[in-house]
Amino acid sequence: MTIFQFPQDFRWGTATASYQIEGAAQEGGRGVSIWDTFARTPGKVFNGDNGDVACDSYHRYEEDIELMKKLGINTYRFSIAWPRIIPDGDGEINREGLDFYHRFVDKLLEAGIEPFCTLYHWDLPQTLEDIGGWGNRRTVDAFVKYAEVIFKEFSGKINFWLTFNEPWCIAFLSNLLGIHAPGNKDLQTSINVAHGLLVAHGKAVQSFRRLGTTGQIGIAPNVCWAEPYSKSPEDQAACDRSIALNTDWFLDPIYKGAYPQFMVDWFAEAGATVPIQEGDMEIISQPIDLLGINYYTMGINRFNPEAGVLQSEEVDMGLTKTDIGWPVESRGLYEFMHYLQKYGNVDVYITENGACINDDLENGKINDDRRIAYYEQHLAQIHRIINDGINLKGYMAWSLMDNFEWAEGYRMRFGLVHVDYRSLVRTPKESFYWYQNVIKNNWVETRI
Ligand SMILES: N=NNCCOCCOc1ccc(-c2cn(C[C@@H]3NC[C@@H](O)[C@H]3O)nn2)cc1
Repeated sequence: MTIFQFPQDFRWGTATASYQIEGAAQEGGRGVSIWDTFARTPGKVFNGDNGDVACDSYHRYEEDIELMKKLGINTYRFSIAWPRIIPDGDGEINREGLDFYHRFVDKLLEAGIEPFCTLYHWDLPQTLEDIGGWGNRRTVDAFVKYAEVIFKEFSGKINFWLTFNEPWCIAFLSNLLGIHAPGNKDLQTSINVAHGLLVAHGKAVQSFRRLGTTGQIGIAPNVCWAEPYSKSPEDQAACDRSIALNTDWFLDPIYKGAYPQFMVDWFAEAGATVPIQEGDMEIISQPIDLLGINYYTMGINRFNPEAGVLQSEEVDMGLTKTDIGWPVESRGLYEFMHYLQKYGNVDVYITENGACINDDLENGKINDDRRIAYYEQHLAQIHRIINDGINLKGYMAWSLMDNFEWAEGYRMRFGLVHVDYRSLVRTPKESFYWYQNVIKNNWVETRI
């Protein structure tokens, strides 16, 4: 056994998102989001599941905060639903929505838990998608207006901010692959969305500074770490493209003020260009204070001209997989964090990491040993990363509780707490108690 001690000021937390846990979709003045529309489109979400009720956290947030206190976390990542704040996306402010989040944040602070707020976790007001979504500059300006409302309301209460969760998912999973809302399948559209959200990010950061909002602000890309199946240059290049589309496509504009040229050229070959307007790159590259990194898995990739726009396919190497089919390989997190150093030793928080393990209740317990093993391996890598001098400041497990896993509906369970979706009863899993002990001790005991 090996014991890894974490720094005294290391932040331990969990993460969720509004559409995935809140429910109350037609309550509190909330407007319609693209996920309400997408989930009601036949065939888009497993079993026709939707977020109408979810975990009912809109009504049960005090119970959720009691679970957080029991777990012992000092940081809780959540997202604000834009459709609760400005229901038609760009019009009147809904006071009832603001009041809900004030009650929630006040309860978190009362519990001694630091709110870590994501402004956009995929629930775009449908009215803005109707005018072209992130590809329309009116959506960009509407986002800035929404962000400014939140900054003014919560400055002093919230001190950790993220503009966007997983920009690759917002742009490419949702507008090129069509797997998430709104379900477009067009390369130019996805590049327009990526650029629009980057401009919105930069403008929101400018507003954050101009308003003197308290705290630090950043963005949370999801990682696609890939290593080549062979030593061939084609396989290495296929990996470079996969990694770059999740990371460099967003972080180069933010940290360097320009897109990665090799990817711009790659997309030009496919007939797509980035709709850059005068001044955009200066706006996008506003200095930020932190990065959130969401890591789940890594791939072994090879060149395949038939494998989508990147011509990069993942090879099944027979590794243990979670129940959503993702290989368990914590090494990718270590490799990626060193890759990230090309942007400087920036402050990083792991804002999502976790395993889809669908164990169910047995005699009132959930013995999710595979989830414990996943966390053990990944926290050991976290310790290695910190030991290498990388500024990794905190860790948020995805997720506090089972919730609506997008196109997978409720069949895929990532929670430390089990949710019975009929009764909404929450039951801490064995992994909850394991993580509780890690947090209490501020060290992890691993078998590696
Ligand atoms: N890369 N190319 N893929 C080629 C084909 O992919 C098909 C499927 O793709 C994906 C890729 C990534 C995801 C995903 C899900 N989560 C978990 C959520 N994170 C934010 C939070 O809300 C969690 O629920 N993170 N990532 C889903 C599907």
